[in-house]
Amino acid sequence: MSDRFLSISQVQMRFERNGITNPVLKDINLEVNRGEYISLIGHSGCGKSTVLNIIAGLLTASEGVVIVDNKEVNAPGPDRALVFQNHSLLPWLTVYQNVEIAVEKIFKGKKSKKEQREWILYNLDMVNMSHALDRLPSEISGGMKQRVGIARALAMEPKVLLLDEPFGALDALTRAHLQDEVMRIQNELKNTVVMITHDVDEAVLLSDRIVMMTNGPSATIGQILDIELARPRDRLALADDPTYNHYRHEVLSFLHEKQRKVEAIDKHRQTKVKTESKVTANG
Ligand SMILES: Nc1ncnc2c1ncn2[C@@H]1O[C@H](COP(=O)(O)OP(=O)(O)OP(=O)(O)O)[C@@H](O)[C@H]1O
Repeated sequence: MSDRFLSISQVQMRFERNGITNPVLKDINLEVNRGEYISLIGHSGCGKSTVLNIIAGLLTASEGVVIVDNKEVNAPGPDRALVFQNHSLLPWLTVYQNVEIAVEKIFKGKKSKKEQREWILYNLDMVNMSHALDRLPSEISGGMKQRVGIARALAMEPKVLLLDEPFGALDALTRAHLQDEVMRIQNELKNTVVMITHDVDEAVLLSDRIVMMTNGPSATIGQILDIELARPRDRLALADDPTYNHYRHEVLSFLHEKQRKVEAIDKHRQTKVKTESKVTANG
């Protein structure tokens, strides 16, 4: 039985600047079940972060509603934790303290000091950071910082985990390690996740569904692909799996067909403008 947990209904987003309206999103409708892992993929600038920021409550949609666990979203809240590409740790606090600051805020009066400490350690252990509790962000690598950011988000026990290109700034090996860790944690905790990515392999490997967005302006959901690969998933075994490669191909062809269309339209426009300006210059 489906268990709709996050619902995005008829969301439109327009930005106004200097009297000019930029229609970014149109008719975004999406139902996410509890425990589902959703990836949002689409060309740069189509509006993926805008969708995520609306779910986070950092932006208010021009029209439409977002509902999380039967409550309408109209402000940021700890039930929706956001992890960005560029880890946002406080540089003057240690690894432990960076998680502690979130845990104290959320569990004040609900967990004892001892329970809070155990919870912080549990979450840092989950991302394999127990060995670096007393280090400052400047003393650890980019991948480690991202792990701490993920631990901090998980420690908040959010209803929805929002990941904005969480592995985008990492080298390929670190990215693969962290993806595997996130898959392991997801298998264990069954979080509801919405993740933005530009990486087709990452989307197929991690997701239950891939939501593909059309190009903007007025971007919308063009196609949704169900990824029916058994879990736990093994990246090496999947590399030769025909079903995996079929999904990969589906996403790539969606992105490339759209891209080709845009290039063709752009070329047509450029040629038209050039011809028109020639006519004007000559005439
Ligand atoms: N606060 C804002 N004010 C005005 N325009 C904005 C604002 N935020 C985003 N935009 C515009 O909305 C459009 C979509 O931006 P958004 O960052 O959501 O795209 P994206 O798909 O996440 O891009 P990328 O993949 O490059 O990160 C862009 O044209 C951007 O300039």
